[in-house]
Amino acid sequence: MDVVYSELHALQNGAYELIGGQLQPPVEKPERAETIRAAVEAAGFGPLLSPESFPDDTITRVHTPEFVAFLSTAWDRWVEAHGPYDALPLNWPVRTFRQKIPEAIDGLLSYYSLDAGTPITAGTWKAARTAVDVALTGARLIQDGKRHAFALCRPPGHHAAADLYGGYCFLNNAAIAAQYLRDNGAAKVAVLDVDYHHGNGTQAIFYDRADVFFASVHADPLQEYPFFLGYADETGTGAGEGCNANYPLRWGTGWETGYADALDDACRRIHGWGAEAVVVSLGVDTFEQDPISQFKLTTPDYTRMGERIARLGLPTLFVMEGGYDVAALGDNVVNTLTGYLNAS
Ligand SMILES: NCCCNCCCCCS
Ligand SMILES: [Zn+2]
Repeated sequence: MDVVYSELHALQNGAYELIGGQLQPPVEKPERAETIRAAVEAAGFGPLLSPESFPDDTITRVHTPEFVAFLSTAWDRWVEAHGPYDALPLNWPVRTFRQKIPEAIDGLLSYYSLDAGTPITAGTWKAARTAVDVALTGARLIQDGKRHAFALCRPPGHHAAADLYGGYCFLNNAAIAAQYLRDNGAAKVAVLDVDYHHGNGTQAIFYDRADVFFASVHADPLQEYPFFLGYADETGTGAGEGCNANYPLRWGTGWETGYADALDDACRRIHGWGAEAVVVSLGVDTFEQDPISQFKLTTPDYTRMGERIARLGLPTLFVMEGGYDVAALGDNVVNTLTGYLNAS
């Protein structure tokens, strides 16, 4: 299986994250991708491919031009106003407010973000833009006939919507890759999101469309971030009705206590729908020791997860999303990919 990777991910390197009322080092840190890279290389994957460069219009197939213009200029405007510190919003256009776009950088951060945990720093744009090239290079491999590929993306993308960033995500790598496959020969593409957190951004991007099926197995939004999307009754809208499937699971869920059954049903739905390719938003923050999550998957469970995904029998692009227990991160990713290959 080819692995696409760029060292430029390390340009996304926030100073702090507010967790439990305390400023702590961000859990979404460069060490994550370095650990995964070392593990896949040690497991014999590779050689690691460097990303090709893709044009910006691959991004604006999913994100609005105004959002892309904001993201690519936010740091400079922030430094002008506040100096060289992490750019973070402090309020949002919630109930009673208008959705009118402000002029000031602080207002723009507020308008385009969904949380205060996703720092824009000096290297954020370059890192996020390169992660898109990593995902699209993987998509190009699938388009060229490869049965599988792994886009080792960082920063992640599945919380980012057409004009929204947050959840450590800026540009939706998986959605951009799915759209690229749609634009280059695949009529029906599925996105299977196995990250612990609901892929609110990916769902929103494709929610009214019948050509991309979105399925997500994740922590119940009644209990878990992002809280405000990811319920089972969200089945799509308009032409997209019936092309969205959410499997919210309660805190404490393990492989045998609900996770495997949900994944099975999601795969059954994807297969029945007639997907020609599948993009897997691979978050492994479902791990029992993940520092910010509450599921109970074990390292061997990821082998089972890979095997189950392989049984779809589809060209598969794995796109890295979350997973924050760095000690087990490499093994959990390698097990997923190895389980997939063993069952392919
Ligand atoms: N209690 C920790 C708050 C976590 N907030 C953001 C989580 C984003 C996950 C991306 S996969
Ligand atoms: Zn997550």
